[in-house]
Amino acid sequence: MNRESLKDCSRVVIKIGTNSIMKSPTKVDYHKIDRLAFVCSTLQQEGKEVILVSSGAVGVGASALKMNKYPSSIAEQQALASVGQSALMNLYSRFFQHYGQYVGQILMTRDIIDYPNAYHNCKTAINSLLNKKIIPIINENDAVSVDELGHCTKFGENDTLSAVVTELIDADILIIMSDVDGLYTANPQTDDSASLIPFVSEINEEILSMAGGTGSIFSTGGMETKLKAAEYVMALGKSMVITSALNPSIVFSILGGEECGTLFKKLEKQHQ
Ligand SMILES: Nc1ncnc2c1ncn2[C@@H]1O[C@H](COP(=O)(O)OP(=O)(O)O)[C@@H](O)[C@H]1O
Ligand SMILES: N[C@@H](CCC(=O)OP(=O)(O)O)C(=O)O
Repeated sequence: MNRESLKDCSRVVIKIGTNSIMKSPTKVDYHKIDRLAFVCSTLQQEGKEVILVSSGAVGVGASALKMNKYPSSIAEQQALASVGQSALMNLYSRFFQHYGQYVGQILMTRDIIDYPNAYHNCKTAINSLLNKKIIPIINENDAVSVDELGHCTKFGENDTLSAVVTELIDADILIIMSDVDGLYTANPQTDDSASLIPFVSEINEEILSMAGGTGSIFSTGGMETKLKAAEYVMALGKSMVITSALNPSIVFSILGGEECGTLFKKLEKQHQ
């Protein structure tokens, strides 16, 4: 599948998962965060608009509080995420400043989708940052987003949140960076015979059946939520790529039209 059109993407949402922010359940991957800050700053300074959706609040919180398993109570989870989000943003601010780039924090709850004023306000906040050449760093507001009866405030994972953000600000592409090279025919962590799929033009039952569980105790998405995110953005006529976060510079190759990871893009009518 020719990827030349990806060179024209000017507004880019990049989502990075917990497994990529953390080296282990208790160790933050500082080098990865630094590389990501370099890549996003370089793209922004080259004239693209970059929005970063970053998981890791719970993982970084667990590291800060020296916990190696996810607490069971909601109150504990909220405290963990609150400490972790603050520590995560502190890390991002410092690493981005190395590259002369300011960042802003946007914490979202799912109910912004249900309230047009909240949806519009969130959109204007993000666009206001972009107009000032500031990179928005977005996460779910885990400390307060707890689902109550009749009031859905929780996204629960950032794959869906990043797809909603892609629509919210009419981005051209969503790049989901994970601890795998892309979508495989089965979970590569449990099936050595699984092979990478370079291009998907439709999310169907066969594709969905390839998704297994998550890759870490603090992740909440997994491949299934990534495929649902792909379905969401493809329906909007946009592109999505799942790629490895091992070397964040891969984003330059993706936006240069090179075949990296798995590209999800609906085929144009004439090509069908
Ligand atoms: N078909 C598949 N292809 C690739 N990865 C898969 C597949 N099925 C399940 N997985 C799992 O999904 C994980 C990535 O999702 P997740 O654990 O939520 O990571 P992240 O923190 O990046 O969101 C991989 O580590 C892998 O174990
Ligand atoms: N808001 C949560 C997001 C959890 C989440 O979606 O994790 P992942 O599946 O690793 O992207 C956090 O920051 O821990």
